[in-house]
Amino acid sequence: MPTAAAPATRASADSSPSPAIEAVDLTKRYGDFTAVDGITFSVTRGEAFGLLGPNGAGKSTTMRMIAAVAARTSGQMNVAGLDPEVEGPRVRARLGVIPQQDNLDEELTVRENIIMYGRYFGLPRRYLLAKADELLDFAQLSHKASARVEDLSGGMKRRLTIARALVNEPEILLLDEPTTGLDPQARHVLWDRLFRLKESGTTLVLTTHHMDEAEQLCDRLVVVDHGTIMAEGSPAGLIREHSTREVLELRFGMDRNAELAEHLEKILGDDDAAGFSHIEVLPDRLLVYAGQAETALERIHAAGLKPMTSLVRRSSLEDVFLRLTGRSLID
Ligand SMILES: Nc1ncnc2c1ncn2[C@@H]1O[C@H](COP(=O)(O)OP(=O)(O)OP(=O)(O)O)[C@@H](O)[C@H]1O
Repeated sequence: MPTAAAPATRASADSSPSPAIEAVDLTKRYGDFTAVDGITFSVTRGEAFGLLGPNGAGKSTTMRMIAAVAARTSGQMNVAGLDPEVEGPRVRARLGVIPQQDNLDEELTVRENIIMYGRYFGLPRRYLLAKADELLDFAQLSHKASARVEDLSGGMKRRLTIARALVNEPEILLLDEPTTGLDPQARHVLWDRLFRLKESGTTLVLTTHHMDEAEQLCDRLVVVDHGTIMAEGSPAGLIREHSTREVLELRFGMDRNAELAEHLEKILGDDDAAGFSHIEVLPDRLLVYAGQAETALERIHAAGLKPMTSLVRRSSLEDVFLRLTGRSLID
């Protein structure tokens, strides 16, 4: 795989200690409906920051306010030292925006898409010709430079959208659900490119409802639901704080999960060795939260219970979300 260096951004040149983004009590209402309900967060320069939450949580709305394309109803916001509401064009010039849906020009070639986008920023053609080559190399699309966009795979289109968003050397990259809809291999290629950008000092702000994406990419994240922040921390810190080290997934096959959960709580409740915490009842399975899930399984077998299937795994951000909201991230 080519190892093109991340393209230049303005990030590393800026040694200011002020946050990349600061939101205080940020609120957005549509009529009577509150989409973003007084959220407060701060993004440090150079970090990868995530908004993790289910559909409708208010993530895209928050991104639109950061990107100076939606006005806030109340609260304060500062992006790269500027108020997006007052200095929208200056804020937009310092951002790279990757929307949820690719909005590439299907009529143009891959290279022309980058050049045309750069023209919107008033960048000179001579600069753009060289910049497009650099960005195509980074996005692993040099071999597709003259292809039409409609001939690209979904993963390639996503990489082109990111390459295009880098044309103005932004210091902050906003990515709304960057890999939703891509196959696993395409997601990994994209994660690798984003990781390189982060390594080069670009601030990444992304929304996702994929916990694995948040775990892979984010230094820190907020868990959002119904327009509010439920928790904040690093992926590992959130798991430590809100879940056990391990989870035992059990399927018993019949519709007795709630009743079985009570029984299991009695079996495991006083067992220090298993480090039992609690049980979540899902329609198709039980999730037993325990520091030592294998030990918990041994105790369950010893009590004469025989699950149809059992699986021991590490806790994930999905477990954190379930603990905080009682719901799964992907409904
Ligand atoms: N222009 C609008 N007018 C009215 N309601 C809106 C508007 N835009 C968004 N909403 C509502 O605000 C809520 C938050 O939407 P938002 O798109 O920010 O959520 P999200 O977390 O990004 O979810 P998704 O991943 O589905 O985009 C949703 O209930 C949505 O229907």
